[in-house]
Amino acid sequence: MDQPHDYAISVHGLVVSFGAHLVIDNLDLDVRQGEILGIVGASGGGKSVLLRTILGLLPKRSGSIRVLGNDPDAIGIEAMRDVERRWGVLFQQGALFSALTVRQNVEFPMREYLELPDALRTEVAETKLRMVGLAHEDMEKFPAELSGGMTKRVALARSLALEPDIVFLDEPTSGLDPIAAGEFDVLIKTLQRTLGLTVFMVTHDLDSLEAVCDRIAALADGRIVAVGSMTTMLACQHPWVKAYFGGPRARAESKAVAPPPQKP
Ligand SMILES: Nc1ncnc2c1ncn2[C@@H]1O[C@H](COP(=O)(O)OP(=O)(O)OP(=O)(O)O)[C@@H](O)[C@H]1O
Repeated sequence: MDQPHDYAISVHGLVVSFGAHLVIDNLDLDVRQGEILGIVGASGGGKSVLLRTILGLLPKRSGSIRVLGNDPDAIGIEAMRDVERRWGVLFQQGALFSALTVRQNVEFPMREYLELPDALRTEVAETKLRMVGLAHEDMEKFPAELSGGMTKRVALARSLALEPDIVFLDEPTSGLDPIAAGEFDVLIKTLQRTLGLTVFMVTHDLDSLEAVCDRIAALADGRIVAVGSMTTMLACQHPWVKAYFGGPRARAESKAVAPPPQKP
């Protein structure tokens, strides 16, 4: 059985609303240290709101959130800054600074949180960019000059800039073609294993869920209605989970990967 200290993130009884619009309704979720947890849910169902609330970017109405054993409500602003240094975020659109080069984008969090000599900061940024597969000649480009896949890689490098314990990924493969998405999945898995990261990944991508995630959590009706392996999802009787994992796209995917029938 999991112990509380095994969790990188613990969310209990979380309620988030915008005026009368209740988006998260008494949600419980524990993310284990060192796992890749995929969050799925309907469009507009509250996945990004959940992620942003955990990050402290949106206020909660009630409930508790602990990140790396810390309760943001209980510790001061300074202590919270130390916790923030231990996570990295890849936002849905990459959210790179358009006026900064690729290298400067990765250096940005280091400038904000670390006091490093310029040459060392540049070296660390270039190392992170090489880790995600960026070529040296791309490091002085501006975000507008990058492809979608490159933008995601740079955003991933920036999320790793402070050598975090947790990485939050909001739809990391959206907008990528299946080959680029597959390569990005492999990159996430490799980095997670190499760096021992906990990954909280919001995704619609069934391939990513299958290929990358240790566990999946399904968000419906403002709550987590199922958590576990793909097998758990396929056995879940919640109507949304059934429709999502048993729908035509999911069935087409499972046929595509199924071995050919044996000849009698
Ligand atoms: N800042 C905000 N102010 C008011 N409403 C918001 C705000 N942010 C999100 N919402 C609402 O909360 C709901 C959940 O949005 P959210 O972006 O979390 O959905 P999602 O599950 O991430 O969707 P998608 O898969 O389409 O990205 C939506 O109805 C959205 O309009």
